[in-house]
Amino acid sequence: MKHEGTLGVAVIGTGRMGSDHVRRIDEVISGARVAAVIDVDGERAEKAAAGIPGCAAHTDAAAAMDAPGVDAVLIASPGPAHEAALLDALARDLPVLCEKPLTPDPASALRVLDAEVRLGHRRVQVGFMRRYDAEYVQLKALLDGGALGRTLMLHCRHRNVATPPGFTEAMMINDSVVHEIDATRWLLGQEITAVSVVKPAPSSAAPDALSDPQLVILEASGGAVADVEIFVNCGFGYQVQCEAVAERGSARLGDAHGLYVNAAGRWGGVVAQDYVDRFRDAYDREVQHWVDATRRGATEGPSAWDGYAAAAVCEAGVRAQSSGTRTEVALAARPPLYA
Ligand SMILES: NC(=O)c1ccc[n+]([C@@H]2O[C@H](COP(=O)([O-])OP(=O)(O)OC[C@H]3O[C@@H](n4cnc5c(N)ncnc54)[C@H](O)[C@@H]3O)[C@@H](O)[C@H]2O)c1
Ligand SMILES: O[C@H]1[C@H](O)[C@@H](O)[C@H](O)[C@@H](O)[C@H]1O
Repeated sequence: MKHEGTLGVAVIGTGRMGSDHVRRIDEVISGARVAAVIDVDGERAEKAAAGIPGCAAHTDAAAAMDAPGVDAVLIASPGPAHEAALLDALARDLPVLCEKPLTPDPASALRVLDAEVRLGHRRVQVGFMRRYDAEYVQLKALLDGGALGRTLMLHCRHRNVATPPGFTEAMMINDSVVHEIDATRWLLGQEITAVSVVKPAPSSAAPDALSDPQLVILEASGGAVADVEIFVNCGFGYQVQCEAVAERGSARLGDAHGLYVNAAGRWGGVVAQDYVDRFRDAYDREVQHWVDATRRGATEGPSAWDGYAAAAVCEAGVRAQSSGTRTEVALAARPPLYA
């Protein structure tokens, strides 16, 4: 049993990501324990709490935040439920790790930003876990180090095996490309100013309502351009790749598939099948970093501003996707809290 003195975390939403974070905090992370789980589906919450000593199951997030032993909140409910949970946590001055997206649209993201600005200090880290992936961290250090000169372009590929029922074209941007939007802003240290979307003839594996794949082009404030292939029914695996092209060289991540095997007259490796597999280490590092910073009284990592800026780019992206025209991003002024 994890002892008193560790960070008591309430996990909101115990679906795919939430239950994985519950397991992670219980088994992998040091300095934290799962103090409460919350799900609107009470049975799911009970199941997630079972076997974790001292963990209470709730169906109401605000009530759980007021329960003794809850020091911090991890939000893993669907995006449209994030705003209410974030505002409840900020009203209590509780530290939050919020799964992406911060919220699904810029207006609601701004309301969260305003609440944190009124509080006067950062409390929110957004779950853009790629910033904790070992290869992304190396790429960021290489580009920042300047040895390759100015970064000119990013070529990105984001492939999922298949979409769950109800996955819409807008979700290709809001749910999936949102990761490349954050990674592009972070790697380049620039805001994204305009988005265009090009749609090739759809794959025969694409569900009727989805023009899949698509090519999303992101223009950045310093003049760099990122192109993102988003292909959410590629069938063969979960792949995230990124090649940075700079003035004096290029660097590419996402090609490694673990062990390289020679057998039966063939060579090769394994393609991950989902994000839990591909980004397991990144999620571990992300949550450990959040716990460590929180226990020091700090809030670090991707901020509510990063969540808001990504939402603003997503909104432009969804408009570009339906209009077929290049769409400029409308971004509010950046508050000094996020300088
Ligand atoms: N970082 C990543 O790579 C990654 C991967 C997948 C999902 N996500 C994000 O994680 C979040 C959850 O996604 P998921 O795939 O686990 O979803 P999911 O549908 O598997 O689970 C969501 C759970 O939240 C519960 N829920 C719904 N509304 C709620 C509310 N108001 N309060 C409490 N519980 C509520 C549902 O009953 C369900 O159990 C989303 O924001 C999603 O975008 C991130
Ligand atoms: O919600 C998921 C998740 O964010 C994954 O990391 C991404 O690859 C998927 O496309 C998306 O649907």
